[in-house]
Amino acid sequence: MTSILIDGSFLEGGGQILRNAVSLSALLSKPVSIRKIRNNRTPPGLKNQHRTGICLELAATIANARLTGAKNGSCEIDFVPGRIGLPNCYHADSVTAGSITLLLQVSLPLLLFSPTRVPPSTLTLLGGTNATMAPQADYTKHVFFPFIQRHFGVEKLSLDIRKRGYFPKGGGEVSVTVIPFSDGQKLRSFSLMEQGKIKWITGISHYAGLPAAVGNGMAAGAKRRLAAAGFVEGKTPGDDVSFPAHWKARHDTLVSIESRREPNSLTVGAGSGIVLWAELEHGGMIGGSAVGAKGKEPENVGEEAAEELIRGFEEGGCVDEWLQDQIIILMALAEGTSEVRCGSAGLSLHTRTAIWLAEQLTGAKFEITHESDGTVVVRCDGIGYTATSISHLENAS
Ligand SMILES: Nc1ncnc2c1ncn2[C@@H]1O[C@H](COP(=O)(O)OP(=O)(O)OP(=O)(O)O)[C@@H](O)[C@H]1O
Repeated sequence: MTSILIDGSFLEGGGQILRNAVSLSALLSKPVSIRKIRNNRTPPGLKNQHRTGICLELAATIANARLTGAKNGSCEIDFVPGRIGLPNCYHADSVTAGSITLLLQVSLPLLLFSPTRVPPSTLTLLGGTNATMAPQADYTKHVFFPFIQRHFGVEKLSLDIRKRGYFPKGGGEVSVTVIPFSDGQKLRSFSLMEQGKIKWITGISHYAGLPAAVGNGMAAGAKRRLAAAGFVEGKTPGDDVSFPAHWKARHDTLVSIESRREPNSLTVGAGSGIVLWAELEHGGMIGGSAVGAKGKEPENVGEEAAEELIRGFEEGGCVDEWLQDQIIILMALAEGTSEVRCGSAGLSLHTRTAIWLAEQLTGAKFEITHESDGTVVVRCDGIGYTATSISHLENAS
């Protein structure tokens, strides 16, 4: 079968193109040749995090694929998928503090469509659990997983952070359990157009090898910023709080943020971070997060996370800027028309890249509508992928 040529430098031009291309290639049994990988980055080509981080090898293992070119610095890879294997125990190590959740992005869609349902697949991933420029593991667990369970009908999915791994040492460990779809089952489409009120805001302020003041400081900074926007810890704003009247209706929200110290025995290096998430009235989810760093005041780290969450909400969307790009691949695979309202900041470059790639590989059609209130609606006619679609195709040919 001829390979589909993918320009790895298009639009966002980063690791995300590789992850999505390899996932879709494996699911659809379409070989891909990716060229100009990370062409606009310095240095260009695969870096260690990408070689294992994008988990080309893991995807190749799960999909019994032939993978060539996956070396550090390489600007070209070829991926010729075989059949996705039976549920199994898989293992991958990003070697550095490279993000574990990016390892998961490429493999999760494959494991969801393993050919049998029992036993579940388990994935043990080593590396960074709370890195910058990637979902913190808590975000994947508390925002991405619940979202795809609720809206795409993914049933059993769990993520256990066994050890936290912070930059630069890494050493974190996450275990993910996936029960694949049963034979012929498809991802559901969904409609998420109304933002509604925030039902609650929850968060984890996590730290290891640092004083308790760090965890408490991040939580305090986040609560302070949230309170200034009308989200008050443990109670609803009453008459004593002078918010505009329409805010009272919108902001009757409980805030609860836990400060959690990781035991020394479970962490390799010191580090900290905070992840907040809000569940919206009609099933939307908005997250906000930040990672601690030397010289950064913990309170400011907490405020940064709260700021991101508030901004995400105020922009009027039902998903934050990160969920936006992470759900595109699933919208393309789902059966029927999915639609989701995104915030007034518009679609991120990652989202537009994911759409471009999904259209090329799956044939799903996306439509972007700019609404008069500034929000942007993404609609997709998904292909209704099933694990059996491919074997039917193969049998027919
Ligand atoms: N703060 C955040 N919270 C949740 N998700 C995030 C956050 N920051 C980034 N992400 C997600 O992480 C992914 C990052 O993809 P990207 O291709 O930029 O990573 P990469 O493989 O490290 O790429 P690069 O080649 O640019 O180094 C995206 O899916 C994005 O939604």
